[in-house]
Amino acid sequence: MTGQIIRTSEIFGPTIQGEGALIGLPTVFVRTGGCDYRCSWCDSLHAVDSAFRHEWTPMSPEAIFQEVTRLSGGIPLTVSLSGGNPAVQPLEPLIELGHSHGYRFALETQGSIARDWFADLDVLVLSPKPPSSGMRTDWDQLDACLTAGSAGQAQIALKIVVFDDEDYAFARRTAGRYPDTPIYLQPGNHTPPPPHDDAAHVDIDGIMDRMLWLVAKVTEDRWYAARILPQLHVLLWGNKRGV
Ligand SMILES: C[S@@+](CC[C@H](N)C(=O)[O-])C[C@H]1O[C@@H](n2cnc3c(N)ncnc32)[C@H](O)[C@@H]1O
Ligand SMILES: Nc1nc2[nH]cc(C(=O)O)c2c(=O)[nH]1
Ligand code: SF4
Ligand SMILES: [Mg+2]
Repeated sequence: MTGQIIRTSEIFGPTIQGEGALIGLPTVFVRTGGCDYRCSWCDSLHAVDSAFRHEWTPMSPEAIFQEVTRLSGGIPLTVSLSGGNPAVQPLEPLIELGHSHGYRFALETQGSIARDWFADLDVLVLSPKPPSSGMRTDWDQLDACLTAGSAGQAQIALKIVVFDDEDYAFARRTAGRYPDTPIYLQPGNHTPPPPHDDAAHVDIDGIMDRMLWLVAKVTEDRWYAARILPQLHVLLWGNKRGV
C-alpha cells in the first residue's frame, strides 16, 4: 500500500480511444471523480457533479491496477486517465505501478492544475476550454502543464472542442501560443447526456454538420497544422456510458 487514495468514478474497457491523437487505439479508461470546472456542455457530469460523489469509490492504486489488469487480460496496453479532472487526484503511484508492468498512460485534462508527475506520462492531452464552455483558461497554469509534461518523455497534444466562431478563434489563439504542439479540433456534442441517462438521444447529424463547418473553416484559413476529428465513440455508441 502506498497510502494514496484515488477517487474513482468508473473503470471500463477495453474499448477504443475515441478522441484525439490516440483515436482508435485499444485502451482501458480510469475515470476519476471531481472537477474544478463545470463546462456548460460537459458530457461526463456523473464524474463532475458532486451530487454523484456517493458513486465515486476511494481506491488504492493497487486496487485500480488490479481492475485494469483484469479488464486488459493482463496484457499491457495504454490506460486512459480521464475524469472529471484527473489532475486533482494523486495518480503518480498508479502510473509508476503500471509502468513497472509495461502499461502506458495517457491523461486528459483541461490544464487548470499542473503536476510534476505529468513528466511520468506517456501522453498528455491538454484540452483548454473555449468560451462556449463558460470557463476561463488560466494561461499560466496551462503553460505550467506543458512545462511539467515536457520535463519527461510525454508526447503532448492540444485538443479543443469547437461549437462556434468564438470557439474557433480561441482554438487559433491557442495554436498561436503553442506553435510546436500538435492540435486536434473536435466538434462539440450539443446533446450531451444528462448524468445517468446514457440512452439520451444524440444528434449525430447536427454534430456532423458542425464538423463539416469546421473543415470548411480550417481549409479556408489554410490552417494546415490543425487536425479535425469526431468523437468516434459517440458515432459508434451515442451517449452510452462505459464505452
Ligand atoms: C469529459 S473531459 C474529462 C477530462 C478533462 N476534464 C478535460 O475536460 O479535458 C474529456 C474530453 O471530453 C471533451 N468533451 C466534454 N464534453 C464534450 C462535448 N459535449 N462535446 C465534445 N467534447 C466534449 C472535453 O473537452 C475533453 O477534451
Ligand atoms: N471511447 C472513449 N473515448 C474517449 N476519449 C475521451 C473520453 C473521455 O470521456 O474522457 C472518452 C470516452 O469516454 N470513451
Ligand atoms: S473540465 Fe472536463 S470534466 Fe470538467 S466539466 Fe469540463 S469537460 Fe467536464
Ligand atoms: Mg467522454
